[in-house]
Amino acid sequence: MHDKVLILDFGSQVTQLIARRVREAHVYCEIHPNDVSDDFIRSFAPKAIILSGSHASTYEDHELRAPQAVWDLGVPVLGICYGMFTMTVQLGGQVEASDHREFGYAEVRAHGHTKLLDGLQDFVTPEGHGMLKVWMSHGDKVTALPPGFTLMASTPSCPIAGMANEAKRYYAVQFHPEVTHTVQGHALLTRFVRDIAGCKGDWVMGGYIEEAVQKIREQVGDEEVILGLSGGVDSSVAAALIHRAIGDQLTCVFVDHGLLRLNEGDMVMDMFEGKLHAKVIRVDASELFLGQLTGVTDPEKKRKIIGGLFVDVFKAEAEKLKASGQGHKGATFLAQGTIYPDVVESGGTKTKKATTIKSHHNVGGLPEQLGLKLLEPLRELFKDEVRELGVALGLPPEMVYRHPFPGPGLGVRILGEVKKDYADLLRRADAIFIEELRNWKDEATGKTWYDLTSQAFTVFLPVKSVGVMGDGRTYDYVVALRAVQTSDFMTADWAELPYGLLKKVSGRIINEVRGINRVTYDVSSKPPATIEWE
Ligand SMILES: Nc1ncnc2c1ncn2[C@@H]1O[C@H](COP(=O)(O)OP(=O)(O)OP(=O)(O)O)[C@@H](O)[C@H]1O
Ligand SMILES: O=c1[nH]c(=O)c2[nH+]cn([C@@H]3O[C@H](COP(=O)(O)O)[C@@H](O)[C@H]3O)c2[nH]1
Ligand SMILES: NC(=O)CC[C@H](N)C(=O)O
Ligand SMILES: [Mg+2]
Repeated sequence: MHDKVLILDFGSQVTQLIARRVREAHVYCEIHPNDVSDDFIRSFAPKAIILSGSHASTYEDHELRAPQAVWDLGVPVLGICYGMFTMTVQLGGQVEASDHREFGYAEVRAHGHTKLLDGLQDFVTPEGHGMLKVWMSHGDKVTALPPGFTLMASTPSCPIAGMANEAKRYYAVQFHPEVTHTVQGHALLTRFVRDIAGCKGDWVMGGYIEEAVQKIREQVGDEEVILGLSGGVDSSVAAALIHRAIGDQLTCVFVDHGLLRLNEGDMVMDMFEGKLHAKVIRVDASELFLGQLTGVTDPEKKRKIIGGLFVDVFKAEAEKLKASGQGHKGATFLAQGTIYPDVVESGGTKTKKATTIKSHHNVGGLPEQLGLKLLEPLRELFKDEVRELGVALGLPPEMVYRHPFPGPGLGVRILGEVKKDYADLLRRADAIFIEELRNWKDEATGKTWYDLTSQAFTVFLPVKSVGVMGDGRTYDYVVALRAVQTSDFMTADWAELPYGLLKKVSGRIINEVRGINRVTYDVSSKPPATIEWE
């Protein structure tokens, strides 16, 4: 049994980052809505509890509070921003709207000595005050400490920016230690979960394999499993893990929906041939997918159709297994490479139902009557943990460090109606972009631009523009290049690719791909844009 930290989500945009930072301290944690029952909290048996931020204000929203069990368990509690406010009002202090809203960078003075902030500082003022460089995002403030609390930190506009009741091991900060802009944030959260709460730091991927293998064996018994294998990071790692657990009871199904990248089908099959010893069936379903998508232009409709067809194909393959004889009983489990952010983003851990931005095909897009039991062994892991697990399982780095590729594939990178001709043009343009990213090295770091970006691809715009080529007029399609840097895919910056690289890519695409006469570069960050265009 791992020591566990419970994160109660009050609806902050960055709750997931709290979980990231705690996991980085090698402590297992889960995010749950703030209104879980007292019984749930007791049976979860956390060694510490963290209360997240929120869009709400305590004096307007009187329901949004931590359950009583949080205060009855006797475990350390850390409140962050709204978490500090609800701690304040629930324990007898006071919160008011401030006339000084703070968003962004701030310098906080650490007062006195608390176990949480002891020795943590970014610089010292001439007067000898230890200071922290932090990120703030609030319009309310604590105006009276609850009984038993002492002041831990302050800024000129926010005199109570941190407070503690060390006897009870309650701590709270106004700033956000979970965002990387708070320089000592990682150290602070590590201090809280490891030193103050005494969690062991036993959450390491090498050791996790045995535990996961055991769990899969118990869950599956002697039944059969088919796994949707995409060649992407998550499903490849899931396949390696499940294969280690149940060997030949696993059959992988790789679906070619006609919306894969250039030569991807062959590459994926080659990659798995020697490396993964599991059986892989390749299904050519391109006519089925492209046929069903004819005439459909709405992005959400496209996603739902693709999600539904994936399941149809998986079910058909599960049946075929039985028909094949060869000792197969037919699969009763469908395994997928679903990871924790897929679950969080689909609203699975949120207090209130989050707005659907897009339906990810493997979570929101699954039909109610699946007819197969789900096996998702990576459901609790973040992407970088999945990568670490892949390395520990012996998968090759080129597989583990690939850019992610969405299940709907080029289906969401061809805007509007999907046509085979468009997909063919896009495949060729995209292959040039990726090839050049792999070739182009950054002198300062010695890394290629493929490794310096988190995800890069080309988008097909079904509009035509005029050009001139070899003294003749062209009237052809436009593509957009997209390259982003991100650690969690929740927020992302567009990559500042070298002009020379962009020039080479655009020159090659226009010269080599007849039918495209214009290349643009997408300079939008997420938010307010998203990474994919649909
Ligand atoms: N072409 C495909 N054939 C079979 N299954 C697929 C295919 N594309 C996606 N899937 C299934 O959908 C799941 C979610 O896709 P997703 O792209 O999030 O993960 P991935 O492809 O495994 O990894 P990555 O995020 O690195 O692309 C996959 O783990 C896999 O189970
Ligand atoms: O497997 C997937 N099925 C989907 O339906 C899907 N939609 C987006 N993505 C990937 O998710 C990350 C964030 O994308 P967005 O900023 O476009 O939402 C990016 O990495 C996207 O490529 C998907 N992956
Ligand atoms: N980030 C937060 O938790 C903000 C809390 C509260 N909504 C405020 O504006 O002060
Ligand atoms: Mg993928």
